[in-house]
Amino acid sequence: MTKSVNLIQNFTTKSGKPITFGTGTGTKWQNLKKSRDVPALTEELVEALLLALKLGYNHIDGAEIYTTHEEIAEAVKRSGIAREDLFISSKYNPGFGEIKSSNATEAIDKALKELNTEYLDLYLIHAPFFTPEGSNGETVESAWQRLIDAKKAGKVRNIGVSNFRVEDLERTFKVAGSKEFYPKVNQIEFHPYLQNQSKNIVQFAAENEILTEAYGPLSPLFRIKKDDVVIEDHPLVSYLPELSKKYGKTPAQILLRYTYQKGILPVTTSSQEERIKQSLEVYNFELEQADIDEIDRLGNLFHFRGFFIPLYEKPESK
Ligand SMILES: NC(=O)C1=CN([C@@H]2O[C@H](COP(=O)(O)OP(=O)(O)OC[C@H]3O[C@@H](n4cnc5c(N)ncnc54)[C@H](OP(=O)(O)O)[C@@H]3O)[C@@H](O)[C@H]2O)C=CC1
Ligand SMILES: O=C1Nc2ccccc2C1=O
Repeated sequence: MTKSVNLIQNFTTKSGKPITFGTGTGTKWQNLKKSRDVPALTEELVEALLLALKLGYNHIDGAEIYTTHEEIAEAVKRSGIAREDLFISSKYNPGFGEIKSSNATEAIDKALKELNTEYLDLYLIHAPFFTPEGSNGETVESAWQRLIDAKKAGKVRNIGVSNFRVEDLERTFKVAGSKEFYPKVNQIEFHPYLQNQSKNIVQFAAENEILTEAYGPLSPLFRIKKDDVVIEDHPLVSYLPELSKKYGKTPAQILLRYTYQKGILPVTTSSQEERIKQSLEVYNFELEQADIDEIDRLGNLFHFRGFFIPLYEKPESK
């Protein structure tokens, strides 16, 4: 397998178990919490997380903006799984939407409290889009220094970023000084219709031993819209079912395996038991390289971006 698959294997729980794909809490936040005013515990999310943990997920993706730390803590408690057998990740909000903390140190301390844990397994800067109004004077540089300090203090086992472009990563490298304190992860939107969220980002990350995590990996199955209108006909519509038949796997499993074989770790979400189970049953088969190449080729015939559209759809970011 490729060099970058080994990067996935570098990540373990504190007890040394390999990490599974991530189960996200952002999708639920968007669908449930965001539409409500009450910041109370969302039982539906606790149940979905508990199900994912029971079915074998050990890696949970949270974020300050999702306001889902309490639900994660509750699901972990109810699961009875030892903390050191889990891999819990969260993110600092650099200033989009409502600001929750005045800086990343405060955000990490708050996350630890809300998650009822002494350490986080992974902590990310959610995006490089700091603004003077939104970010309380913080910058990529100051936030990255705060993450390094949190790692040195033992509050966080691994540090990384999300939605970063090459030039943003280079800014963290300057602060880090040595490779030891480079980001270990860049979580980006990734699927066949967006094989590089920004120019050359996937290859650059691999060259610098930064694990790329994919959010939205299943987008081609359900998310393809233009101006809010669902597009029924796009290049993978008939090819994914074809591969599904060939390998005896669902189209979602084909997409997750495609991502994984590229050395990219999927962060996915489902509230349906069968789908959660299936999303974990992707280690026992391998896509032929020719099929991966064909997904790449068909994917490149169509462009779709589901997140941060205005910030990336500038000619120089493509
Ligand atoms: N860093 C960032 O800026 C961002 C991070 N994220 C993180 O990534 C996580 C995952 O992102 P998301 O885009 O939801 O990931 P996916 O691409 O995995 O999409 C998940 C959605 O797909 C549906 N789904 C799951 N299985 C199938 C299937 N077999 N067939 C068809 N549809 C299916 C689910 O619905 P159902 O429940 O009905 O199965 C769910 O709504 C988020 O929760 C969040 O934690 C997301 C966006 C931005
Ligand atoms: O999960 C997420 N959904 C989002 C929508 C807009 C911006 C960020 C996010 C997430 O991180």
